[in-house]
Amino acid sequence: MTQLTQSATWQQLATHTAALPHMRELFEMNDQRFNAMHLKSCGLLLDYSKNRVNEETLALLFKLANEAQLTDKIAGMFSGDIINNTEQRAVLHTALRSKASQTIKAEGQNIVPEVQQTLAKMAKFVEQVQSGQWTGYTGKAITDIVSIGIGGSFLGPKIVTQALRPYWKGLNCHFVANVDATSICEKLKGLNAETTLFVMSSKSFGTQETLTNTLSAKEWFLAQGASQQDVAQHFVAVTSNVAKATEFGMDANNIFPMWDWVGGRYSLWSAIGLPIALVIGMDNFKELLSGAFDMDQHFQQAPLEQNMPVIMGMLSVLYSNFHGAQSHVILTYDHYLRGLPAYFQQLDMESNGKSVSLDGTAVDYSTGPVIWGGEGTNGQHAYHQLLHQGTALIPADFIMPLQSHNPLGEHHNQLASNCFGQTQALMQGRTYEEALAEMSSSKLDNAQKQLIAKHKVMAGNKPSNTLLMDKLTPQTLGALIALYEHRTFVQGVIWQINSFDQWGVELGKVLGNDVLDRIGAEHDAQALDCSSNALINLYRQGQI
Ligand SMILES: O=P(O)(O)OC[C@H]1O[C@](O)(CO)[C@@H](O)[C@@H]1O
Repeated sequence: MTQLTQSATWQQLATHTAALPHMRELFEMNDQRFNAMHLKSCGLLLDYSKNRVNEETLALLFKLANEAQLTDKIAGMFSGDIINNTEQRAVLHTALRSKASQTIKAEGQNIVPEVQQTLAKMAKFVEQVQSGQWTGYTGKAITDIVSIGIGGSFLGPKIVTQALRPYWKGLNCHFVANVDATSICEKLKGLNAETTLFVMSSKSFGTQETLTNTLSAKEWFLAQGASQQDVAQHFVAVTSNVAKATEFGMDANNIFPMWDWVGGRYSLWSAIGLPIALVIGMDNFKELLSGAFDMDQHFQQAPLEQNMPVIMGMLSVLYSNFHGAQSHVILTYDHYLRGLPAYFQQLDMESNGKSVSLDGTAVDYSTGPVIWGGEGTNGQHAYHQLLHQGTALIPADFIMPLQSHNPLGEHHNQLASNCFGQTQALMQGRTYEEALAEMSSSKLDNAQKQLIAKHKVMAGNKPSNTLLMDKLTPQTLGALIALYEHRTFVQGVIWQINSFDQWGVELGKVLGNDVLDRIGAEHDAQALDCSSNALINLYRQGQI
């Protein structure tokens, strides 16, 4: 047993949670439960009353947080401590949305000036492109942006531009990530090379998919009639590896810097967000940063008991470690936010999918859950059955703006009623007696009614958070994403893991490159396991 699971607080939580009444009772016992268990901050309202907690549970969770020195750890991250211990790096994505007047040091050097310089470079470029001052090789204004990148160099820009569609200023945006040629071929169909700008984003400038896609984009561009000297007007790069980018042929003036103290999955606030700024404009991009800054301030200043990321992070620890929950579902009741679950999936799973603690000791407790989800109300016709009546406990986050960008008749009333109805059904469930009573007018005989009633029982006591905002804007979206970044951080602190490296993705890349060599070899593969040999050789044959 590790020190954490042996701790008195951990043991108290285990005993306490097992004895807690059903949420139905908790609500019946206290009609002020919502008033006691909701928070407003940074344009967001968090209703966490539909959770398996009472005041004692929360007190024990905050005790666990204090024993993990959470407040000091928060301060340490913001002040540039080397908390990514395996890569010996600070974790300072928060500096990307800091104010110009701030001083934030990474390895003894104030990084705020270069952050501001990069924002200024972005703003100038965005203005040139949006105004038509920056033209393609035939003198035409740019109409389409093609962003090439993967992982943290792709998903943030993709999801944010999708979420902020009402704020687009005129440019179209397309995202190429997968090395599957279908991705780039489909995206380039119908584009005009004369008016297309490629933004190649790669922190390392060494990711196979991104390099291959960029080469193919360049070949496409030249095949459309452009020449080599026209490349500079149509290709810009975002990277921390400027040498490799210039070696690749990128014009040094068209390279936007990134830094080692920004993790890929935390990087949309940097020049990785250039596609966002090109599409929604720099003012709106700065609103996005401002929303995240507000959440940073809240996270650093609010007492744990009034701290939104802390409460959400500790509730997730509660379900992972004291209720055996292996996954967590994110349900966005807003079509513009349909991609957000995938973004939070990458953010959380690449951060907390770890099984050794900071000092390399194997953990004896669960860490990062599987994060998944989708848009409401679609999920109600897909996987909510399992949420309501399955054997797995899956805590849920419901996210919904109160006002739609597209008010139309009864639509938003119905969307909201579904959202709130689902959280209510998950919490209260349906008893056998209620199910039987609902069939009182049915023509079925009693035996049938009793059988169906058993199948209609819903255990309830299924926890959910509800996050509301007045409207989905760059500011509220920035605050929402920063909220989940810090929620992820809180869990990592409790689990004593490094949330900021990703060694688990290295082996697949190495073995993949070895397979690539064997696919191109003179002879069939024999040296690997018989399954891998067979798969490679079937591929070489091109038929099963
Ligand atoms: O920005 P790069 O260096 O191309 O890396 C792309 C992605 O690959 C990873 O390194 C591994 O998935 C991510 O952390 C990163 O966001």
